[in-house]
Amino acid sequence: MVKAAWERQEAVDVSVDAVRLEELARQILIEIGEDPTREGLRETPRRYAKWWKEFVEYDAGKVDTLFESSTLGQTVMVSGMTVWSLCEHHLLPFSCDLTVAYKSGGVLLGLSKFARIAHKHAHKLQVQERLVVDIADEISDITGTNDLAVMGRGEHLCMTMRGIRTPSTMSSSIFRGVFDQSERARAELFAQLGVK
Ligand SMILES: Nc1nc2c(ncn2[C@@H]2O[C@H](COP(=O)(O)OP(=O)(O)OP(=O)(O)O)[C@@H](O)[C@H]2O)c(=O)[nH]1
Ligand SMILES: [Zn+2]
Repeated sequence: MVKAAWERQEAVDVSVDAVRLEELARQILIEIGEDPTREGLRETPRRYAKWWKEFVEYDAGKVDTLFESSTLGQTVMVSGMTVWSLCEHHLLPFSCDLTVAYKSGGVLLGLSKFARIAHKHAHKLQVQERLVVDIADEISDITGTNDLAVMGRGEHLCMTMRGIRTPSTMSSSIFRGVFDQSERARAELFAQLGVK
């Protein structure tokens, strides 16, 4: 069976052919009844190719800076991070407001790395549920802890501006280790977030 690009992502160095994308953009414009040579559209294929290049070839930078820590067992939570991704069904954007929490097992992950990891996994064709899992898996791999939670609240433009045309918020979350097993640990997270 042929694997989807996101399943192969670690193995292949994804890059786009900008010339080919420009040509595709020109064809789309013609197909929707536009004239790609008219003033306002002349640069649009170039911009379109540039935007896909930006999206697909996004470099999240170094994501794995760890610090030794004596604060064993402390819950660290980073919230209010908003990333944008593309839904794999319609190629339309969705935003996702993310909260990540983990219990430090003797090492601390640099604060900015949570956002870098989130953007890294948002820069592929996604569904929100998988975005949340991808982020959890990477943080778990880097920090070596299974005590973590990732919560996402997203708005999907494919639902807001087309189809059913109903603005809504989709929540998806994953609780692992102590946050799965202990109601108290989960309550601590919700208290930090101001959720009753
Ligand atoms: N669970 C989940 N569903 C998503 C996500 N993004 C888009 N979808 C849904 O994917 C589904 C695709 O359904 P289809 O019936 O194949 O496509 P469609 O005919 O365009 O469906 P409508 O959106 O209902 O018009 C839709 O219900 C979308 O709302 C996501 O991140 N998670
Ligand atoms: Zn969609």
